[in-house]
Amino acid sequence: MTETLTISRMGGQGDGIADTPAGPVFAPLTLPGETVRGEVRDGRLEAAEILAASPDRIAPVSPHYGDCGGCSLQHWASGPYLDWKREQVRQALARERIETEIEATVAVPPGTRRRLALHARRGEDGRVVLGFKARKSWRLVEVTACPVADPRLVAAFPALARVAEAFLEHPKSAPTLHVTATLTGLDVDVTGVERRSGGLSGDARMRAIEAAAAAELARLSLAGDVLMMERLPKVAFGPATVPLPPGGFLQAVPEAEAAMVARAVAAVRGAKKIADLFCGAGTFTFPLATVAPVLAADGSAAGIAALKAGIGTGPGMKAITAEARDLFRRPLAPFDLRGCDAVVLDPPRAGALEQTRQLPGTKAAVVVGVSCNPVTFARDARVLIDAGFRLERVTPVDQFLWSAHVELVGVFRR
Ligand SMILES: C[S@@+](CC[C@H](N)C(=O)[O-])C[C@H]1O[C@@H](n2cnc3c(N)ncnc32)[C@H](O)[C@@H]1O
Repeated sequence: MTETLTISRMGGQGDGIADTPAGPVFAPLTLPGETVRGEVRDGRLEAAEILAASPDRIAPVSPHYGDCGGCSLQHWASGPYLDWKREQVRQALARERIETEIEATVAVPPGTRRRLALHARRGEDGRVVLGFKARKSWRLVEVTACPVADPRLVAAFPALARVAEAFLEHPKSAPTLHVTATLTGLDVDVTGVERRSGGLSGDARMRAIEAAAAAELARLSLAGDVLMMERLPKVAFGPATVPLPPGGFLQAVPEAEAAMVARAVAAVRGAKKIADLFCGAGTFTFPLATVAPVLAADGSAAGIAALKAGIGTGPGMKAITAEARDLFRRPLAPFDLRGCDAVVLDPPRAGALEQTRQLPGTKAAVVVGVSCNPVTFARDARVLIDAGFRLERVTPVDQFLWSAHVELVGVFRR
């Protein structure tokens, strides 16, 4: 049935919500205050016709807006959009009864995302198509422009489609190209390739390597196994230069990373020894080592190996020790963290409950929490606050422009 509704608020996933007597109706690509019309099915109003637009509605910049599942908030003016992200953080904290200063959201400009996951499929005409998933669908939207991405990635789309071709050999393969712009060129790790029937044929492997060379990729790997390396992909973390492990974690936007690192470094000034937990390949470790010696730990052995390879590659850093360790199952205990008066934590979306529970027993006077999930951050923050820490300040960071994601840095002291 066609209904006319008024959008009263934004949901946590970035959909407009109309509150109706029958319950909330989620309307993607709409904004608070708008009057919209369309067919409501299962509590959703897809492809709403906008009858009265919000004054905060702006023209979307992507030619794929509305079809591509990414960047679904690009029609929202920057001010209210960034305020909404801040409000997401405030609400997550409020659910844990936490009040603190929440700074304005740090904005990132378009054209800065250095990592993309591009899906490859063969189109009906046999052509290889690269793109992103459509909203709430497995359908692939062919992407020729991507305003959030680093232009070096966008310029490589045609050459990357030729690389993808070889990985479509098996009909069950659904390859994803994880592409990263590094200091030495593009690093591509491919996942989603059917491997049960022996993996890529020698012929397909050769085609992949040739296409990668023609695309002037720094490296091509298949689920972490290197197929071709012209140059070792490297990234700079503070004064250090670090070789990136194939498929390893890297903050998606250098500007967002810089904002988070700057806040962590400022918070630990004066520390005698710093623990960097969930350190990855050392994004925070090396900048922190300009302040004091660092003890770094992460579950990824490849991340720790990369970090160790970065030690000594730049000037002005104190000693760094690094350990590969599962911090969910074997969190570092107060004994392991002896001497550390500052701790930086940057866990995955699940948070770091077990590791956080160890911190009150340490001598840490400051804890910096970096998080890509305000809900688990708030849960873990409650543990620290109940143990006598004060959450001094939280800074939301808009690393994933025009998405509903929000990242943050929080500083606790006691
Ligand atoms: C959000 S990333 C942050 C990495 C790093 N701080 C950075 O900024 O590049 C989360 C990190 O948690 C690590 N991780 C995930 N599960 C883990 C576990 N159970 N134990 C230890 N580390 C884990 C991942 O390997 C990843 O490096």
